[in-house]
Amino acid sequence: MAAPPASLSGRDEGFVSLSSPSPSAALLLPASAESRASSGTSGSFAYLTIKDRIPQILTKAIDTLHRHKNEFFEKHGEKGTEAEKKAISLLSKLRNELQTDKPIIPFVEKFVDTDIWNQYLEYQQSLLNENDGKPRWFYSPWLYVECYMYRRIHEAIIQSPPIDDFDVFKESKDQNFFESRESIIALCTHLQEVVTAIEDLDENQLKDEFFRLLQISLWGNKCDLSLSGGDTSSQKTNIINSLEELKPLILVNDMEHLWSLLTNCKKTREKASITRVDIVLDNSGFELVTDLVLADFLLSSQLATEIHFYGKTIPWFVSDTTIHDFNWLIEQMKESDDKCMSKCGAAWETYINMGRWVYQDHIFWTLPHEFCVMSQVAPDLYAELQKAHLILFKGDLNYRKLTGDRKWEFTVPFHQALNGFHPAPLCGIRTLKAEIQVGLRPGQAEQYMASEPNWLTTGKYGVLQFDGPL
Ligand SMILES: O=P(O)(O)OC[C@H]1O[C@](O)(CO)[C@@H](O)[C@@H]1O
Ligand SMILES: [Mn+2]
Repeated sequence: MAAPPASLSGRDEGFVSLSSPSPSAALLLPASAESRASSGTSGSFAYLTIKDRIPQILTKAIDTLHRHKNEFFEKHGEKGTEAEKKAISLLSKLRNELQTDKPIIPFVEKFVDTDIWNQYLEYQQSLLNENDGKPRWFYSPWLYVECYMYRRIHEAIIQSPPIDDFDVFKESKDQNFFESRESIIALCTHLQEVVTAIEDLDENQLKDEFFRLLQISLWGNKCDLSLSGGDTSSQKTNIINSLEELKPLILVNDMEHLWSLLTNCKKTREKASITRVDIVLDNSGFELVTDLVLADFLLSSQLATEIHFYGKTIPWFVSDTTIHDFNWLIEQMKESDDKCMSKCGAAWETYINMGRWVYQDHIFWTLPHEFCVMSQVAPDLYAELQKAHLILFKGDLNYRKLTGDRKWEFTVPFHQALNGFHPAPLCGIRTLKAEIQVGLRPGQAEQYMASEPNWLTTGKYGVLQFDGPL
């Protein structure tokens, strides 16, 4: 693997801004297409995603629409049935385009990000103009093609009123939550015990607890529904009992840095001032519970005084959290017949009502752009993140966007791979599900490569990787 040339840093290049989209603005990317993971590299994980996983996800989405036929009819009459047919035909067309490697086409339906998406597609086109080629599904940077696919699913739905608010992935997300019930109960019971005894915990016990909940949030990321092609992927066992066994699988473990940062904030903070932790959420279902449990602990232990969560504006990568998933999950917790679950649900609702937990979304999270262009494409979001004392980026896709999904050397420092994206101290918390990893020790990658050829993509390994002043 070769590191991309340093001169391709995005900092001094022009980008279209979300706040002033203009088709004539210079739309440049920070890295050449060659330096990124490409869907055309036969046998690569990217190639297999486009060839196998994505058609499978599309087929499931079509099937879901079909199964809701009666519901659409009951709600909207004939119009509902017609809309279901339209959405299915648009998704079938999309699957056909992909499987026959047709050119990537622009979006037609007006939505808040349509212009910026189309400008981005034009830019991708312009990269290929020398050869008079058109960007196609199998010969493009993987990150953008995959994001494009989810945005096209959304387009098919919004083109099919009155079912234009239907989330084709909702059922699977909810199922993931229900199937993880035992594990969620164990986690909530644990949290309630900790919170009740929190005043009596000494510094070391607090630290152990913080580390435990960070690791639970890390392994919660195994439960995404995109790696499995939309198939169920829930947490069936009590994760707390497995942490010691899983510890050697954390390839980069910067938990100590997070602890020093937050304890330092706690000690030095003035009475009325705040410590804000932002969590860029990933998957709903079990993973979201692990993130909320961590967030609860951060407040209860006073390591933080305010938590901001970021979710997705549209259904994304099958299991990603939208505001509906976030509210639905808290409601389910609150209404649960398990005492500890309902206690958690009630506490979390109170945090929201008090403004100690804030949920925010922004269209930038469902654009194809890597994070190093955020300050130019979405300066308002960048400014918001700058207010945090620490930002936790959950999941594999966020890690790919943090590092630009480029073919970095495994030993390149995380700071360098962030390519100028330093809104605040941050931590990538992901299980490895894409052929990218930075910040490893010399020889570390080689060691895994020799014994496990798929070590980068199965979700078996994880990182808690920090960047910020120490
Ligand atoms: O939910 P996560 O952790 O972002 O993972 C999503 C999945 O999507 C991908 O980013 C692309 O398919 C994979 O690498 C990963 O399996
Ligand atoms: Mn996800």
